[in-house]
Amino acid sequence: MSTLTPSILDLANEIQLATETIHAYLQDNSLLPLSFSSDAFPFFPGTGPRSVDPFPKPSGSVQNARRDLRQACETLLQLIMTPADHLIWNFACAHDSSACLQYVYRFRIADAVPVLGDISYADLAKKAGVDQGQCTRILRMIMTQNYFHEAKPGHVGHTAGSKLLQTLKDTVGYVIEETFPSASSIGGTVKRYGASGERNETAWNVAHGKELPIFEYFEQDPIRMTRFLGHMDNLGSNEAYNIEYLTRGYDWKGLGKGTVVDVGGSTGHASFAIARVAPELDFVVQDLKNVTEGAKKRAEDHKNERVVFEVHDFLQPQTITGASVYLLRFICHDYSDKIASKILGNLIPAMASNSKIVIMDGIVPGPHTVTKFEERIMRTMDMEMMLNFNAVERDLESWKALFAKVHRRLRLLQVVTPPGSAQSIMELAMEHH
Ligand SMILES: C[S@@+](CC[C@H](N)C(=O)[O-])C[C@H]1O[C@@H](n2cnc3c(N)ncnc32)[C@H](O)[C@@H]1O
Repeated sequence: MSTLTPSILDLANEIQLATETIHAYLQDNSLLPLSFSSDAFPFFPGTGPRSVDPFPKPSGSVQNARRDLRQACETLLQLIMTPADHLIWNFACAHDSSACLQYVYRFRIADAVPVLGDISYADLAKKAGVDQGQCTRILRMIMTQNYFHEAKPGHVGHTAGSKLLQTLKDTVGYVIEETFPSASSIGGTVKRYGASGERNETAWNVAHGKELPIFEYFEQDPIRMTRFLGHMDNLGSNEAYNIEYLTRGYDWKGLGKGTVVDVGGSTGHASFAIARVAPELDFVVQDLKNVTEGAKKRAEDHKNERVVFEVHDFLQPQTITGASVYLLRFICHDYSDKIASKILGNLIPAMASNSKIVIMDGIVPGPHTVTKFEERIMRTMDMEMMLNFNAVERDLESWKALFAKVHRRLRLLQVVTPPGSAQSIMELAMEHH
């Protein structure tokens, strides 16, 4: 049970103990200190994407210390700020950071700052084609959160965080150019449409003045679609949404020979990752036409003959029958129950007696079962779903209610939530008499 009056001394002690655990872990493993420096590793050692993280995975106790430390620091900070200051400066004015981020993204400021060394505000403004005074003010604002730093008076250099604005450009761009306008339209959208579950009555539709649902619109706008695909790839490298939770959290190898249909599989990054751990499986990645064409081009770099791409609209009946698994990662959460049940229902006639549906999506935890910090990651995703898709992150009861709507013989066989993962794996099959 959470208390509304935590002891600041208890919090400080918790912070001290957890910090010692993390410090000992870094020292014992001869790891560099955590740092904002531009050459610092931007992930906690051992938790970044495999391709860039050579460090051993931290133990459960180190990860628990990190989790508790984040929560305790946040709670202590908020108490010390007082409700009055926190409301005004942190909560009500959160959009100011988003405004700065939009400026930095749109005018490619992170690209114009050298990776090594620094640049004067005057040269930076010239290079980016922006006003020097405005650029300086905006950068000085986000420097208060350790994005960029003033290396010497009047000169800007990167920090580890601002360098990520380049590597995670698609994620920043998607959030700041698609969702940030949607967020500011929620009031008007609800006035106009109420709590609509329709795909084209979202805050995104209102903010961007579009008639089509977001994915159908992206099909016609290759630049915005490519950015979205890049965002999904990036998310697979994020600590809470790492694709490894999918490859390790389900016995893919145990399926032996068979086909996995990756429904709405985008660039196929989930299929490629599973293919590495399950050598006997073949994969068909299905998506909309232009996404599929883009995905095929991207896949040329890491060709794998066992992964093929196919155009398929998941709002239509599934055409591949008898697959071992129909995988839906990050799909059902994009839709209201009315549409998600149609997508799942389209799979049922294609399933053989041993076919499974594997859904990987968030399951919103019950109150007080995880830290507020962890819960907020899922609720941030829930807001994203509400604003751009009129969709929802479900708790377990809501998932069960959705499955019951799809077919009376559809059974949830198991739910696995790998430690650290913001998503769970749900395995379903049809019960046969
Ligand atoms: C949130 S992304 C998830 C992608 C991927 N499964 C993953 O885990 O990264 C949703 C995907 O569904 C695709 N999609 C949207 N509407 C679709 C439809 N009607 N038929 C097939 N795919 C669709 C989108 O193009 C996008 O690639």
